[in-house]
Formats: sequence, structure tokens, C-alpha cells
Amino acid sequence: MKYIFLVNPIAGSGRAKRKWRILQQYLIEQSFDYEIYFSKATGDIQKRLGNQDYTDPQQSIIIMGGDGTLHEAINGVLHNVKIAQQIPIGYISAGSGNDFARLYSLSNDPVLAFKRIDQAMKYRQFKMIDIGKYTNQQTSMITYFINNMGIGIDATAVHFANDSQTKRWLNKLHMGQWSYLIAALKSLVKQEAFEIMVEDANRQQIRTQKGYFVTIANNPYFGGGIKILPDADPTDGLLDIIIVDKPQHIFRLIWLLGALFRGNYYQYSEVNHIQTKQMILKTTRSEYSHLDGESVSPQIFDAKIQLIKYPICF
Ligand SMILES: Nc1ncnc2c1ncn2[C@@H]1O[C@H](COP(=O)(O)OP(=O)(O)OP(=O)(O)O)[C@@H](O)[C@H]1O
Repeated sequence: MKYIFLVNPIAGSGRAKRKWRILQQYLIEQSFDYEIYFSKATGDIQKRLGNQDYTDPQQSIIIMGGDGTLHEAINGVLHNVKIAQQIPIGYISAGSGNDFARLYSLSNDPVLAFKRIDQAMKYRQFKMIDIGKYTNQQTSMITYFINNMGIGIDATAVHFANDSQTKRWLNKLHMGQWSYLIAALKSLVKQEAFEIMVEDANRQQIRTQKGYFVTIANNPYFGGGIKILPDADPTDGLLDIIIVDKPQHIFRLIWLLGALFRGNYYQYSEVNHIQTKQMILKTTRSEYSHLDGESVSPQIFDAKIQLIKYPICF
């Protein structure tokens, strides 16, 4: 078996590069056949996996990076017209937030993580993970997400976090996850209420004029460990969705945030929680969104969101 490693060297503020050096030493010692590619910019891994033919059964792909890198890899293979069947992706976590890794308690040790993947690839023991398929109904453009997608305050927070000097500074101190909290506080001030319509697979509708955010998730964790959708499960074949109204006043907002951090906020009148196989989502005003923490410019939403399964190895 030959391993093709695609590493995002800047993930986790360089953690991925450090982990790669440790793993490379092991691969050389154990005479593994491998190839290494370091991404050079955002979108590089997606492009590479989107253009090349990786269907040789004697080759396996392993990604090293954070949630954003995994997001790129999934979008690459799923948009690759040369790959008719699903090729399993190995994943070694090396980001700062690491929400996917958190859910599965993935090892921090790259050699241990690789040994597990090597065994799983040999015996074809892949986990079929739910992947969100988001179709923009105006443009027919498709984007996939592995952990979550959000519109409104969480997306505004992601925009501020990814944009900020603070993230770079906190990443250097290995406290990258705090950047999301700081950005979230900033976005609490900026985010205005907006109109949202969600229709589930049974054509049941939820409408609100006072929307604060919508999060659609397969993974309970968001933004480096906030358990935003405690019931989300990436193997249940269902999307978990929360539609949250803007609280009337700041004290109610603080109360709601406290409940969110305690993981018991579904019962509040501002919160609607649903689980469905697919959904339609519309907004009437332009809003920031994010997919797996990757910020998207503001737009009005007319979207269809479905699920597919993809084999991932970790
Ligand atoms: N060589 C590169 N230079 C700059 N950015 C890159 C490069 N390669 C990939 N990227 C981008 O780096 C961003 C961050 O990667 P990633 O999300 O994996 O790490 P992270 O932010 O540290 O981890 P997490 O998402 O788990 O918090 C992604 O948007 C990715 O597209």
C-alpha cells in the first residue's frame, strides 16, 4: 500500500507540520511507501483531490490538518468527476479547533493515529460518515460540509474569528479555540434579527421574522468544542437543526448563552430544534454563513440541504 499524504502546514499554527515530521521519521524507519504534498494556499487540497485520479487500489489518501482541511478534502473528492466510486479518506487531526477529532477522541500522537488508519485501510474498516450536501437553488452550486453549516450569528462569529489578528496571536499560544469565543462576543453586538424559513422532509415549516442564527450539523461540536447541538450524530442519517430567535433583551441572551454552554437550551421559547433527512432553507436578507468554519460572503439563502454517506478512516 502506498500512502499519499496531503498536509496543510499552517493548520493548528504549524502543529500539522510538526506532527508530519514525527510521522515521517516513523514512515522512513518502517519503510512505508509514501508521497507527501504540502498545501500552498487555501483551496489547494480541494483542487488537487478534485483533479487527479486517485482510484488506484494500491494507493490511499491521508489528510493532515484541522476541520477546514478535512472540509477541503471532502469537497475535492466529491467534486472529482474522474472518481466514480467513493475512495476512503484517512484523517490525522492537526488543527486548532479540531471538532471532528474531538467527537471521536482522535489521538494527538500522529504515529498512533497513522497506525490505526493503516490497519483500517488494510482491512477496509471505514466509518460511513454523514456529509451535508448544500445546494444553492439559484446557482445549482453544491458545497459539502462534514461538521456543520451556520447562518447568522455563528457565521458572523466565524467571519470575525478567521479574520482576526487575535486568532493568529492565540494560535501561537495554542489557545486558538478562545478566538471563537472572543469573535462570538463581538458578533453578539453586530448581529441583527432576520427572516428564516425552514421546511423539513415532511414539508413541516418553521418560520420566524426574528432569526438570530440557524445551525445545521452532523457533529455536536462547533468552534473548537462548544456543544451547540448535543444530539447531533454523524452516523444517524439525520441533519440536526436549530433555529434560534434573537432574545428580547441582553439578560435573556446571557441566560440563553449560559444554557447553551450547559448543553440544555432546547426547551427555551426562542429555540426550535428539528431532525430531518433533508430540508429547504430560505432567508430574505443577506447573511454571513460558514461551512465547517470556513467563512462564506453574505448572501440571501435559497438552499436545499441533504445528506450523503462517505467512508472516512481515523
Ligand atoms: N498553505 C496554506 N497557507 C495558508 N492557508 C492554507 C494553506 N493550506 C490550507 N490553508 C487553509 O488554512 C485554513 C485553516 O486550516 P484548518 O481549518 O485545517 O486549520 P485550523 O484552523 O488550525 O483548524 P480548525 O479548523 O480545526 O480550527 C483553511 O481555510 C485552509 O483552506
